[in-house]
Amino acid sequence: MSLQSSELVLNADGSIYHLGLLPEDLAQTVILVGDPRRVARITEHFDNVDLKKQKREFVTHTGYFRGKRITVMSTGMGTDNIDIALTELDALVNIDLKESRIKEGSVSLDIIRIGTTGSIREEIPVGSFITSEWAIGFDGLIYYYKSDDILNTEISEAFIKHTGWASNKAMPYVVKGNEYLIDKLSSDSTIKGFTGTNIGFYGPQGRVLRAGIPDPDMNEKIASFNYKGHAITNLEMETSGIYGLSRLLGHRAVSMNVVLANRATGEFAENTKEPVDKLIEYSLERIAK
Ligand SMILES: O=P(O)(O)O[C@H]1O[C@H](CO)[C@@H](O)[C@H]1O
Ligand SMILES: O=c1cc[nH]c(=O)[nH]1
Repeated sequence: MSLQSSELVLNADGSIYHLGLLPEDLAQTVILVGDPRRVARITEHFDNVDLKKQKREFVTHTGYFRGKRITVMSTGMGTDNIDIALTELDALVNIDLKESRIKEGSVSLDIIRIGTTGSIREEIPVGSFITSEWAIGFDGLIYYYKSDDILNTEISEAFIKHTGWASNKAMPYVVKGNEYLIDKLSSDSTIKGFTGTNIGFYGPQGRVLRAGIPDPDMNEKIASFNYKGHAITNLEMETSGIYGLSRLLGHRAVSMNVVLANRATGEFAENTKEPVDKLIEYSLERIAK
């Protein structure tokens, strides 16, 4: 059965709707970043870049780093964009776009996020690299898919109880990254973390400028949660969606984040370029190994 054109949406040149990419534009190793300008900061390290495309916030470069073909793509901010990015990346390898049919067998991508984050622990300072072993999603995206089999409800139920999580917010979900990629990207220079993914940067991460929030102690409650050694380390806006959809679609994913904010001490990196560049260089080295 072929997919209707309202479901699998293609552009006039046959490329996938939001990413604007054709299957041949994509490598099997994909680096995802939030910030569109970070794409060139990664591919400036490449031996060559043979493809550059942009549609909306999705900037894509594909080229070679030490002989390995890699695609680098920006997702913009938030798991709503991750829904689009992951679904369309998967369609590029697992759906025959010309025939609008799901292919037999499936291709697994290696997906590595290189992002920025806020630590909720004093002992994880600005500049630290966190490899997310687990993610807890406060965004609710995964509940729009059949996802019971990939979620760890034991940890999320303990978290909901510990924090007194309000029932008018999306129910937190817990999902693991890919062990092979976590090991590949981890070293003495990284901390293995449990990353909280929020649906915003301000209120959802407990920041108050002018609008008040109902639970000002939430970050302390999140920081004091420890279930059988599972303690949350940092907050950002994409990892749970990447881990959840990668598991559902059969891809391997790891999320690397450099700490720009320390929410426990109230500090923010004076210079954001240097720590991000260091994480880029570190991650490329590990990916190429
Ligand atoms: O630096 P990126 O990859 O965008 O990641 C973090 O930075 C943005 C917020 O400033 C969010 O997207 C968050 O996840
Ligand atoms: O505190 C922070 C820093 C970067 N990105 C986030 O989402 N939060």
